[in-house]
Amino acid sequence: MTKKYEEHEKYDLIVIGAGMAGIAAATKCASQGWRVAIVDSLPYGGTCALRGCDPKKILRRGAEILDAAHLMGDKGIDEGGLSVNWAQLMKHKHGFTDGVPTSMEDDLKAHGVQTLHGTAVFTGPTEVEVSGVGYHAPKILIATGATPAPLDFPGHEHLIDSTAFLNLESLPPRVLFVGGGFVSFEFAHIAARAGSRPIIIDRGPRPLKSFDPDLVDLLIRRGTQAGVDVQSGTSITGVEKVPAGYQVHLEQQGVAAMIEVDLVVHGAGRLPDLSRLDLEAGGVAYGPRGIDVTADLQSVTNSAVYAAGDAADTQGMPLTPVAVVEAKVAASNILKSGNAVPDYAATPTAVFTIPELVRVGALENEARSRGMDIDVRYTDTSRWFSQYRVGETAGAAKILVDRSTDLIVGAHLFGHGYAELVNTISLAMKYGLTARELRSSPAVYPSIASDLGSML
Ligand SMILES: Cc1cc2nc3c(=O)[nH]c(=O)nc-3n(C[C@H](O)[C@H](O)[C@H](O)COP(=O)(O)OP(=O)(O)OC[C@H]3O[C@@H](n4cnc5c(N)ncnc54)[C@H](O)[C@@H]3O)c2cc1C
Ligand SMILES: NC(=O)c1ccc[n+]([C@@H]2O[C@H](COP(=O)([O-])OP(=O)(O)OC[C@H]3O[C@@H](n4cnc5c(N)ncnc54)[C@H](O)[C@@H]3O)[C@@H](O)[C@H]2O)c1
Repeated sequence: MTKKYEEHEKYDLIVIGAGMAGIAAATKCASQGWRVAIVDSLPYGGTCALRGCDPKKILRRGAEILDAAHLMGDKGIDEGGLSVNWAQLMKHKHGFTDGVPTSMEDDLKAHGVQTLHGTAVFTGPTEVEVSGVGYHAPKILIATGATPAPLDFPGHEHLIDSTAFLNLESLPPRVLFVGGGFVSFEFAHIAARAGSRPIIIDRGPRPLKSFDPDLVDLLIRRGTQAGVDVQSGTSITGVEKVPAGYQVHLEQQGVAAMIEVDLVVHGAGRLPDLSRLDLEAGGVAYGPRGIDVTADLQSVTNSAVYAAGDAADTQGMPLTPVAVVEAKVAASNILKSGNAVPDYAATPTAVFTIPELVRVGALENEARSRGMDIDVRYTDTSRWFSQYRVGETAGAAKILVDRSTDLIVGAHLFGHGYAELVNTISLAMKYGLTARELRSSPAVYPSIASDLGSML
């Protein structure tokens, strides 16, 4: 430290990024009596609460109601006249998101955390600058999250990103999503129920690559019935603005095509948000997957620096529960100079389409390639009571059980309510309950949880 810092510029820990990871770590260290400052260039709350999980799921609620009424259309429910009022649904979303920055910042202050606003830039290994003011701390946590991956086809600047989609004042009739991942599927399923005709373009042979392919096929079929068109193996060669909207130029197996739409949305992946940090000045190594960290989340080149969440190159997926687990482990290691490592086992994940697609643990091909002798318990649940009751016609479960131990090594579900059910399976996997034990555990009947025994 060559520069002389004022008292209010010196902290025990500076956290960069006030999303789920940054807030969890800052709160934990401050509650142990550390002098902590946290900084964000945007209002506090991060992607999940303001621009991701929560606003998305509020919009999905409107879409779910439309879908639910449609499924019961010939079963005593008159769906005539029912529609999504996008502007009011958006207002409902704002009713939640608008209060988040203040409540999160107030909570941090109540824990004694100094809250700063602006872009943090490293000026040395233990120094950062925010809005022209220099700060020093012997420990710095990078929790800057992720940002949409840059795209290189001509006209990519016409695309809107997920944040802009979640703030649309009105939903146009023709929407094209670039990329067949979480964002595109979830948004397209909302858009279809809200009266739009969404198209998902994915360049790979299969969309949603990290999910069970048999269940992805069922989801695509169910989505088609709801008006979601998925085109795989298709590359975008350019996007052109025209008076009536946008012309999206495509190439499918060497054949050129063009689709005209009103809106083109980026759902083609996200990358760690590191570009504004000047990591070279901090001596912090990084790559395309994020900050290079050891298993205990410490920078491999600067021992003062830790990273957690979407910004860190770890085995964990870019998901909120992973960001929080990593942040707590990083905070504990920072506090105690410890070497704890995050436990990623049995982290469940869901694509919140209607109905949802969920996964925990290994895919079938992963388990087989590890040489495991697995019993694949596949069940078509589309005619089960829980799906019949709501008029649903699609649903399936694939649970992989290790024959030698009777432990569940992976579970893949597609159907209404299964994003809740998977949490029970995750718990069983984490704490070593066998399939037999889980099957014999009573559940409220009738409930989604009571499906589990039969799935096993
Ligand atoms: C549309 C969408 C829907 C999603 N839905 C789900 C879901 O349903 N479930 C789920 O588990 N996950 C979901 N995710 C993923 C989840 O939101 C992220 O994994 C999680 O929010 C990551 O948290 P984080 O704290 O690492 O980063 P973030 O929450 O992104 O926070 C990082 C913060 O750092 C700030 N920042 C960046 N650079 C700087 C800098 N130089 N100086 C100051 N501040 C900086 C940013 O402004 C940001 O606020 C979704 C993501 C998206 C985009
Ligand atoms: N429910 C959830 O938990 C949730 C929801 C949204 C996002 N997320 C997180 O955010 C991350 C990013 O989500 P995402 O949906 O943006 O990305 P993704 O990584 O899930 O999917 C991106 C897809 O876009 C395709 N693609 C990339 N470039 C393309 C191009 N030029 N043309 C056509 N296809 C292209 C890829 O092949 C891939 O299938 C996810 O990995 C996930 O961890 C989670």
